[in-house]
Amino acid sequence: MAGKYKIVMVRHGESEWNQKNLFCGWVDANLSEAGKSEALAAGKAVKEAGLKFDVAHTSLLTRAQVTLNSILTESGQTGIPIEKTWRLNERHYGGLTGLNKSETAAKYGEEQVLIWRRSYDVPPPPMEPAHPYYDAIVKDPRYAGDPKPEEFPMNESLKLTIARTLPYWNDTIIPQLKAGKKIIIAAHGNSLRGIVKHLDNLTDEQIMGLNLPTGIPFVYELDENLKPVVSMQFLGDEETVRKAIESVANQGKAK
Ligand SMILES: O=C(O)[C@H](O)COP(=O)(O)O
Repeated sequence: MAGKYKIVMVRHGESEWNQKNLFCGWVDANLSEAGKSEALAAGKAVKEAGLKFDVAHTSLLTRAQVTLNSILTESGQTGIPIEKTWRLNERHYGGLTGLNKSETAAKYGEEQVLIWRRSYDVPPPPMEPAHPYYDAIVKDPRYAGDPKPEEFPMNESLKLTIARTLPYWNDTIIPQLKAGKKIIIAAHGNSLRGIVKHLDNLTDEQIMGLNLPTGIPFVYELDENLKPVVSMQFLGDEETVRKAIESVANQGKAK
């Protein structure tokens, strides 16, 4: 049964920091060459699926915006409005930002890294002012005025990420869906995990098992009560999606 509302979501293509297996969060990494190819393939998949949009939403981070632009260009719909918000940014990885995930697993154990990456309410250690990326993030002009100083994250659990993403989902995206707008969201692994947890009503334990692949769009169809009738339908073959998800999960393994 088709849903009343359809929405497309996509995690950005592989970033240069994904490629180096570094905790990235709010650092504004670019797409790697592989990530650029993923973004083009995502656009082709959107075009082949005949998916058209009235409006797009993305984060303030380059990797998501470039992915979105590729998708809209490849699918011949560059003229639609694009709304950008920090509320769709990746989870802030705090003091882990810049560390290699495998090396961190070797140092603190894979279980601890899994908790930091995938648990619901355990945040990474905070980013302190002496952190090499503190000023680049906190003083970035794109954040001038929003988030408010008291909202500006120094580290985020998934719970904290959801707490700043859901208001945007409920107050901006849902009203547009209800007004009949066809929407695409290009964002990040954890801001999207938060939306998925909300939509599919996943438990704190279930969400630990969810990894989202880079650059493969997925579709939700919602009924009139915004309950999914189609959940996370990827625009890609099952084996490709499985392998992509597995590689994200494996980033947290000690080499
Ligand atoms: O911010 C990052 O490091 C990645 O984009 C997401 O990281 P994760 O898959 O380790 O949560």
